[in-house]
Amino acid sequence: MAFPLVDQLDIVIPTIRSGAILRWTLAPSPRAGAFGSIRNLEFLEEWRPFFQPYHLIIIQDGDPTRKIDIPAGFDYEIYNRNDIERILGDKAWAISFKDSACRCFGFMVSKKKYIFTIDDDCFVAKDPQGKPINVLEQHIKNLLSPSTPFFFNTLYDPYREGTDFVRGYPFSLREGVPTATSHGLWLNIPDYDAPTQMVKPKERNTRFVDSVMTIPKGTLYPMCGMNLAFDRELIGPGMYFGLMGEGQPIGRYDDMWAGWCTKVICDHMGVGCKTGLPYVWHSKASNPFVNLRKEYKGIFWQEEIIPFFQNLTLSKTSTTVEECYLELAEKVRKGLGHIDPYFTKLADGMIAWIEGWRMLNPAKSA
Ligand SMILES: O=c1ccn([C@@H]2O[C@H](COP(=O)(O)OP(=O)(O)O[C@H]3O[C@@H](CO)[C@H](O)[C@H]3O)[C@@H](O)[C@H]2O)c(=O)[nH]1
Ligand SMILES: [Mn+2]
Repeated sequence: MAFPLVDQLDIVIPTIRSGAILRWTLAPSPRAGAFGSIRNLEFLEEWRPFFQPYHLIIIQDGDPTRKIDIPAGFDYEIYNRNDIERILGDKAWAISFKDSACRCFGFMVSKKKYIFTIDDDCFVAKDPQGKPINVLEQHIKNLLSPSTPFFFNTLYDPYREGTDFVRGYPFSLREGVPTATSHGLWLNIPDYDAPTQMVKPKERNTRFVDSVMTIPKGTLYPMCGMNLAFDRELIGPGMYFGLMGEGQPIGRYDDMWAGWCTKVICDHMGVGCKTGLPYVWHSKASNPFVNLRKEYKGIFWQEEIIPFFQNLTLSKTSTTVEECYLELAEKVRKGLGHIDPYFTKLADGMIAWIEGWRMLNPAKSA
């Protein structure tokens, strides 16, 4: 088996699981046992054939004194809250605590060109032929092949074997543009919001769609952090997962915030975002009632946030992702601050994030 980009890609895993946690799940999954018990990072055993040669960056959320068991044979670095405070000092407050948003610290501290991030309750899915899906192989294919954000190809990814641009597709656009993000999907438990989870507790995603698409320029999308890869050099400084979790009025909008910010920046920079293959098997439904408490403000705030991003234009003088992000932070302060003081704090968090990024990535930033 090939391990493409093995020296250029880090795998970032946020985890708050420790020991065997008996988690109430809507339906026991083969991998999580009868009561959904998932031991911490035991999921790596299933990924070992695909992940072992790659370097892992584990972000240990919650109690920093907890011991995390990491299966033998993996090359990793692990950061807990004390490490984040020690490394970022007066900027550490911008990294969320008690929310999967903490994963973005791994993006900042990595030294590699590519990142793949996965949740610790996602396992190897199988394609309709029963073949285990190598998510890294597909994400890397997505990232290394161009995107087509300026004109939609109705036969999906034109760069895949056995397909092409269809009649009427402008030849001047067929070279495509570099791909910044690759957004994978999930079989079994879909990434639904709490109201949908509550209305459809038993719904499982069994539909495997063999397709990768570029999300058109000017179109936002709900980016999920569960199975996501991106090019750090093209969009890394935009991948801040916001202020979520403990002490914040909102949770479970970490990846959504990063998705909206990165999409407007990718559109401005002329690079692409893809969604579709690969699939993971998402094994655990988080508690919909807990999720509702985390999400509810986001559910009505986003009715104002989305038009804000849809109508946003970044200035021509913003020519790097960092400059775009700092301009975006000020637009957030002015354009969303009226909704809740949270957005003023979030704008400050966006600035602290870039300061932290520059501190840990001096050469690139210069
Ligand atoms: O406080 C926390 C909670 C969780 N984690 C780690 O983050 C991922 C996702 O957690 P989980 O699988 O429990 O939650 P889901 O509802 O399935 O996650 C989806 O919702 C998004 C919420 O932001 C998330 O990105 C989606 O995947 C696991 O690895 C947990 O261990 C954490 O670190 N801290
Ligand atoms: Mn999950």
